[in-house]
Amino acid sequence: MANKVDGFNFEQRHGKARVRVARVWRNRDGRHFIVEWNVSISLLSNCVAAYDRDDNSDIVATDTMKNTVYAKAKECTEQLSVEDFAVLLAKHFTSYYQQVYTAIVKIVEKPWERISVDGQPHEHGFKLGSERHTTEVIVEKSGALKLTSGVEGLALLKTTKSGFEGFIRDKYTALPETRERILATEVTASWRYSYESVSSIPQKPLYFAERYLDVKIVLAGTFFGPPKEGVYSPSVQSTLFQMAKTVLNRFPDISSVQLKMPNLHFLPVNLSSKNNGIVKFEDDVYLPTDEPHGSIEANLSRFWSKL
Ligand SMILES: O=c1[nH]c(=O)c2[nH]c(=O)[nH]c2[nH]1
Repeated sequence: MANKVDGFNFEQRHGKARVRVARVWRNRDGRHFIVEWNVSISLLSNCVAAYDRDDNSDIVATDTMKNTVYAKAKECTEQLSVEDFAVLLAKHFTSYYQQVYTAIVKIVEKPWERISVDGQPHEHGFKLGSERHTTEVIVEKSGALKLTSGVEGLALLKTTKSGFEGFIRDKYTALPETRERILATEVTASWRYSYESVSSIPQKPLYFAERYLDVKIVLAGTFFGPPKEGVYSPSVQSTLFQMAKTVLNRFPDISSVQLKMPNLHFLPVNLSSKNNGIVKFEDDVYLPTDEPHGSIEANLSRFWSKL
């Protein structure tokens, strides 16, 4: 909401960034569960007087926001998804404080995974995985909701079934055409759910946690293709599009997908001295790089909601 202040348009928000919290749950059989979350809160509220009249009486202190993260984590006696926790927090801020009209909550979950020892899942032992589950939730006082989930740091690589041909060639072009190369990327994905009010989201416990795992499987499955034969990728662009399309076709409650897929080049190694070849490239020795890298991103959304 823009305000007129001293003859200017004025917009403001305040919040607490990077509040770290971990929550452990124990079940009756002695099995432990843990989540570690990094929570950022931003509140849109009527507190302009703090800016232009030195009057803090409408301010929710950011320290209070931080404490609320711990208090709400304590109140969650059953394990819940990172999305449900973000919605719960955002709902709290918009309903508890008359001044707050919109709450934006972003959370990144650290990938603690149960460890297996001697082939058996450990009751209370975890190791850190790689990619991270993210969410962003926007809740209005009315109960209107925008719910986005995502994954970041999902590193994928295949050693064949990738090429790049037919691109523009001009006096600046040195890249040879190829039908044989390594394709490597680190996917950042985010997808928007079509639930548009806090009262319409699925009540099934861990619904969004399962969805996250399913979306990751679809993304990776489309990138790689079937285990034996794989699938040919004519470009990062084409593979990205197939991945986004498969997510929308598979999950009716997802209305849009954004994918960022840097092209992490593996350069052929050809080395020779003046009078002898040292390494002749035969699709075997590469120089891996991440700088510079291609940057390819796109957003795919439905015209109409499927729900
Ligand atoms: O899949 C690719 N897409 C590009 O746009 C591109 N550009 C480039 O140099 N190599 C590649 N590979």
